Amino acid sequence: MKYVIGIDLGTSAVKTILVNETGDICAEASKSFPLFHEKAGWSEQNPDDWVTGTIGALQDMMALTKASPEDIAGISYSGQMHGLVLLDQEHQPLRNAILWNDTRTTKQCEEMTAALGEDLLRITRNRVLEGFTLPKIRWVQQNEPEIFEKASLFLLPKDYLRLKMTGDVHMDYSDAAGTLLLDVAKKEWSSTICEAFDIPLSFCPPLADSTDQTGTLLPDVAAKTGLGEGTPVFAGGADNACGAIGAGILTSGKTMCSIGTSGVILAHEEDASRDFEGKVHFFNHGKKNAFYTMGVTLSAGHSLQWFKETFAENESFDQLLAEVGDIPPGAGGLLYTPYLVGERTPHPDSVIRASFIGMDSAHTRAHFARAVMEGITFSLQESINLFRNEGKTVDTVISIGGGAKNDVWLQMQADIFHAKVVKLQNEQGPAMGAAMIAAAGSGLFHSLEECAAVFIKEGTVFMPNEERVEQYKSLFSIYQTVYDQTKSINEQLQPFRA
Ligand SMILES: Nc1ncnc2c1ncn2[C@@H]1O[C@H](COP(=O)(O)OP(=O)(O)O)[C@@H](O)[C@H]1O
Ligand SMILES: O=C(CO)[C@@H](O)[C@H](O)COP(=O)(O)O
Repeated sequence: MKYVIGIDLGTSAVKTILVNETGDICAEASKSFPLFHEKAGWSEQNPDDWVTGTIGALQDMMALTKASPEDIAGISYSGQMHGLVLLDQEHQPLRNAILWNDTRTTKQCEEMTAALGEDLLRITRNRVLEGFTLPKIRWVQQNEPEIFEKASLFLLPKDYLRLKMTGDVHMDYSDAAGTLLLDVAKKEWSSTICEAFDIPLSFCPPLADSTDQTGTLLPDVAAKTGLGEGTPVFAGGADNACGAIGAGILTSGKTMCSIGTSGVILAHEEDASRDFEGKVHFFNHGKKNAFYTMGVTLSAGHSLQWFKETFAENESFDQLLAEVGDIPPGAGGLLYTPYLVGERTPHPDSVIRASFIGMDSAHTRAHFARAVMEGITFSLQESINLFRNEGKTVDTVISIGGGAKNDVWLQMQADIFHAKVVKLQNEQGPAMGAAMIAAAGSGLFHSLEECAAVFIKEGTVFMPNEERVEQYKSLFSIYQTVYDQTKSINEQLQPFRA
């Protein structure tokens, strides 16, 4: 029996899975790492925490299996997108990584839009947003010039992890698309953008397709993890591209909903020239020469995580959510907007913050928990609305990520999205996508599609309940008014933030 390993470098943790050639998960392990929020809107991680965590998770996982290291055909990666890892000439990090959910770069985004605006949108197919990598590079250029002077290369999170495991420097197209430096349709670094922002082309790593082999496991990493020296390693992809592969979004038709730290609604796109005018993101897929489009809620799972940490620190998610299914749609008139760190789709706004509207003395903690889940799902419905308005059919949604562990939430998704929601037999979408990249890259399968036919196993299906669909339509219209009505209040509150 042959096996592959998928590594998903998430924001809250790294997850590793060992998958056999029939797509069964034979062992898994996970290690979490801290997030640093030194100032309001800042979000950083120590890149070496990712490496230590991954080696620890691989050690734990290999201790759980009798699979022999020689039978592991390949390893690949899925990674949190956009995070800036700045390296010196010896490939050592010069500072903490600045992550996708860090919103310190509003000034840089405004300057960049004024300087290149429509050209940037035409080349990168995306609007300039705080979360993307290029504004973070500009921020370091302007605010930490002594650090930038020493920088010779930038990488994204999973590419740094792969570098430390193989010694090889590469970035795959699906992750490179989220930097704002890639000409997405031409699949090359944009010299126009590099020149406009004083970035030498040598600062950008060599590019690869997700299924390309990019080195082998270094001897010391093999020794520490119990894996074989020389195990082939494949480039991998952005977590949302890998989530899409793991959910079988390899042709148009189905839509993916991912609730991890962020929340994503994603659809496949064959046509490189399809123009969404920057209203949703448009990126290269992990499947060769394909694309996907997606809307992003910055604080999806993060909202529920924050709520749990603040009000139910010592309880599990299952304990916290035990009673939410008993509360009817609308959480007794309580509405939540999930703007804890600002928002991306459909309101690109780093200043807006979250709200609970309609608190009543009859409300219990369970009403608040339900309101948080509904608010996150309403925010994702905004992206589904955008897709439907662009002519895309959204009738079947494959739901993945930590949020897909809760059946009440999956039924809520079916009712709010007014679509059939399908749960997979495991919710490890991005890690499974990474394992599938290793399986296709190593030749266990001829293509990702062939691998998907064997690896992807659908589980429970949640059908929309027409009565609740109607209730949620009314509630969603009310939800949509909250952004405009709280925008100016949040602008006035901004100076008081820590
Ligand atoms: N049992 C559960 N029920 C509902 N939601 C959950 C559960 N477990 C985790 N989650 C949600 O999933 C999120 C983590 O999802 P995950 O896909 O692991 O994130 P990431 O890839 O960003 O690290 C948590 O923040 C939480 O909101
Ligand atoms: O910024 C984005 C997508 O543009 C995020 O989706 C990150 O890629 C983080 O993903 P999770 O940790 O939530 O999986």
